[in-house]
Amino acid sequence: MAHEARVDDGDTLARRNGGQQGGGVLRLGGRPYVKAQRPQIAFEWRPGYRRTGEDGDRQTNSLLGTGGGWHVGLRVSVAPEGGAPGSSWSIKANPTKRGPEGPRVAVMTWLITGGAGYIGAHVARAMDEAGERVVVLDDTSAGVPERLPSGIPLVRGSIADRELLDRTFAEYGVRGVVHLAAKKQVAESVEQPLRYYRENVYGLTVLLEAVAAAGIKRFLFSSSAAVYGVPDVDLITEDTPCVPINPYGETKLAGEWLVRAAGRAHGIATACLRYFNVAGAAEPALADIGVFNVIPMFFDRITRGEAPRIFGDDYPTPDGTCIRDYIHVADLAEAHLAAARRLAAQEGPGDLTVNIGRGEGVSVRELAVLVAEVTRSDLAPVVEPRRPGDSAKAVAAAGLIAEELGFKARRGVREMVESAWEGWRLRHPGAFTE
Ligand SMILES: O=c1ccn([C@@H]2O[C@H](COP(=O)(O)OP(=O)(O)O[C@H]3O[C@H](CO)[C@H](O)[C@H](O)[C@H]3O)[C@@H](O)[C@H]2O)c(=O)[nH]1
Repeated sequence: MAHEARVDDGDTLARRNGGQQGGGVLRLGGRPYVKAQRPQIAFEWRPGYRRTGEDGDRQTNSLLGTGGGWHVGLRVSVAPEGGAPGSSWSIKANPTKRGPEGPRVAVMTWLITGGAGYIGAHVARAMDEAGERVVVLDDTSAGVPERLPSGIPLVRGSIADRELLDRTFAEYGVRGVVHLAAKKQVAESVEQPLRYYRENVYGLTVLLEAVAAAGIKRFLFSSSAAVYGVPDVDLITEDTPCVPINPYGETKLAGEWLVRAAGRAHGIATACLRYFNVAGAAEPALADIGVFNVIPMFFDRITRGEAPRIFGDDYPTPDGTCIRDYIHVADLAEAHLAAARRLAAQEGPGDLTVNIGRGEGVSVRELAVLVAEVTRSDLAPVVEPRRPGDSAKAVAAAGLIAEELGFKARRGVREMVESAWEGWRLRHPGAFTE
């Protein structure tokens, strides 16, 4: 891989910088660093590359403690011969094993757009842990760089920046794209439809143009159950008609059309994954920081000492509250890995569109009981009027994904609530209700 250099003295680097917690990744380029440290490192650039900026030895750098270990940062810019400067590099330094790792030969590199976001970071981590080589593109408008596991390069920028895409594809040797970068709040999409169309649809066209031009043949698209709208069916299959009821869902459906059409025209193997209600965290530091979905909204109320709200209990469901299909984000990430591997193994083009859910419904009231148990809250929920646009029931038929990808979610709703609560407490240290 042209963007990887060899660390000659990784042990020294790690020891000097307290890297005993593991990780020990030297990240070059573009990050703000605050604390002066000066590790002595020797590195060799691969043939065909040149340094365009300061050498690491002369730069200020620091340690950034993250949940996954230590990041050691240097500010260095590099470029392929004849190419534009300013790329982000990552160099592996193994703090526990001595001896140079040497440049690794990757079978395939995946670009994960939006990989610093809540779901994206879980996907990046799952793919990285499974041995896939990944690089993240994220504009960090909602993404948090510290969520990324050690050693995953982060390119900061927009999917609508064609020049950046071309450069990133070339520098990292990208052979497949997992596209998660998008706006995703339903209410906001109603207020700002043009922004949603620009980011989710226009941004995607630019990305697909760059993908086609670079000859990339694998593309995985993050879609949503929002494409279905509010179908009156017991289980939503992939054949249930798509009638989105808000601009967010419209942009996801238009995105699927774009992806499939581009796939057919340019011989790209594509997959569209329609997520149902994503919740939980693989570890507390990776938890969702937004308060836009029911579980964090319940936590928020409880933390303030207010009763959680149930939006409507007069729906045609057994307890009158809405039923949803919640899936643990770590399971969702595994589904991405399975889909990416399926695309990688696939000979030639072809598209796959699948629901990602557990196929089991949980009512809002059942969820409220679980949240009360996990948070040890005795605040009884209050029932408020229905929220416009909510369907009584949205549960995935989960058969196709099992059949196509051999995927089945393993984690239950209690695990989702517990792990989400751990993440919530990390950022709200006062949120103990015991
Ligand atoms: O304080 C709250 C918050 C939510 N709810 C209810 O909880 C259920 C789940 O609500 P969420 O907002 O968590 O999720 P939605 O099912 O409305 O939407 C989610 O799933 C959609 C797919 O259909 C989209 O992907 C969307 O982005 C994503 O937020 C709904 O019945 C909602 O009315 C409450 O009763 N009280």
